[in-house]
Amino acid sequence: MLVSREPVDRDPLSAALRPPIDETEEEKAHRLADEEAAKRVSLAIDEAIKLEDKQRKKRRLVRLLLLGQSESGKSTTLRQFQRLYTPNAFREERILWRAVIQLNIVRSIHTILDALNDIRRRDVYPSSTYTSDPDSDSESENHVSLPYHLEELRRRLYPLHHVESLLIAKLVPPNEHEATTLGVGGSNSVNGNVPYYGNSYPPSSHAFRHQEVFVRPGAAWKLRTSGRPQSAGTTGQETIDESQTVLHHCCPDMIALWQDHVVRQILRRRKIRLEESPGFYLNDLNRVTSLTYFPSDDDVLRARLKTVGVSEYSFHMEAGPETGTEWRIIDVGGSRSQRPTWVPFFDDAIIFLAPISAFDQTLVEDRSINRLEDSVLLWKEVCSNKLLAKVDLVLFLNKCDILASKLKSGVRLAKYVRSFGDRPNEPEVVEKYFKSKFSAIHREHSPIPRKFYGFCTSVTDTTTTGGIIASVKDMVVREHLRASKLL
Ligand SMILES: Nc1nc2c(ncn2[C@@H]2O[C@H](COP(=O)(O)OP(=O)(O)OP(=O)(O)O)[C@@H](O)[C@H]2O)c(=O)[nH]1
Ligand SMILES: [Mg+2]
Repeated sequence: MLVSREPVDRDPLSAALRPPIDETEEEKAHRLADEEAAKRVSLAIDEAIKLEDKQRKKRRLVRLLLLGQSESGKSTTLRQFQRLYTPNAFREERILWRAVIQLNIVRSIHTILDALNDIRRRDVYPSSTYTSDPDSDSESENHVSLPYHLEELRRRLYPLHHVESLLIAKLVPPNEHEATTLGVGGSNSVNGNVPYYGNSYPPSSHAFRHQEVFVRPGAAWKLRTSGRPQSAGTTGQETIDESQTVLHHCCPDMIALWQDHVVRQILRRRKIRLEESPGFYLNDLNRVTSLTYFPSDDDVLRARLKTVGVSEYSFHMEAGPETGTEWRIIDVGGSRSQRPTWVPFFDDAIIFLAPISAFDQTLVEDRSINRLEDSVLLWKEVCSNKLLAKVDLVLFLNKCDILASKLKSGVRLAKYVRSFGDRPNEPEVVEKYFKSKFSAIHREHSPIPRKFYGFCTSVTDTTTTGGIIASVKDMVVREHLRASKLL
């Protein structure tokens, strides 16, 4: 009965799909063939949807925040990400870093020339029998005038003042004059800028402020430095500029100054360790001042340019299985005055950089604060922050290369960190010690338990950093996926 079949056919779709009652064998064969074809199309559509879904997932956004005190290596870590995952863009931009490298060189030389203002008898005659009177109120009697050959070098290196002005004009916009008058530089900072004092150097090293050039977020400084013909992979001849020409001519004098034994003595006495300072190129002067100089990957990673503000670098992976994934890496200024700018970005995975080589240094912006202590306090703050309770924290105990050379040169950690006790003053022991301390803070101060990811790094080193960054990237992606599945 028609009525009794009604409930079965209430679904209009079933009714429409039911084969006609009076279907012939030939019609049935056609229908089945059509249905088979439709099934294949449907399967293909399903596959396409799945693929698109997969690709959409692949295009997911991963946000990573870089934190740590100034000079801890945040911007360098960002450059490593760029070098590894957008190699073409990184290569294209290398030439733009030449101006920064030139400025770093000029400032290293000015740091040395500044130190020559304070020359003592024992710097010139270290093995002489003359001994100063330690009880003397004034050491003025120990001051001697600069040896002629150094006076001469200083005179011949005078054009570097002009180069410095050119470079600042190139890197810093005209209305940003504070960019060159920010902060008080350290005794071993190559970024310390010797201000212009007419034809002579300032009378006393205390009489001026060391200053560091900084850039604001965005590509403005890169645009300003890109006003010349340039292309990666060329000989570099067509990128010659005035600064490079002057540096090239001054090269022999800069080398003579850097290798001079009196200079070395003065630097040693004043504890100025240029080799361990950011932006150090004095051992590569012949190469980096050549007229055909084109910065290498390593040179770009070693360049020092301070960050002020927050810079968000967004890129799509150009290589590897994550190709297409969008990454946003947020790089912030690390000096104390910059730290309030970090807060709005407290919702991502974080790489925290602690430069453990700085255990015997103080902050550039506050000479009364030890840099290691500042890092530890900052790490504690980040670990205990409730807003960050669910955020994965990755710790980079950075500048391990400098740590190793510092320990090797005889600097003892126990002198600065009493709790280190009489453990061997070896890099591996020190690294392990710091790792356990930072790990304990993480464990004790995290509002809820979370995994500790800690690495000993030298982020300027391309060989070791590649692997570490790849593991961090995998971990961040994995956690990111896990979190989105939980949602
Ligand atoms: N030798 C060595 N130098 C490093 C290492 N990490 C960073 N540097 C250098 O230290 C300097 C400072 O690094 P940056 O990445 O500019 O530091 P930052 O944390 O961004 O500093 P701010 O922008 O002031 O917050 C640069 O010249 C780097 O090349 C390292 O592991 N070893
Ligand atoms: Mg920076």
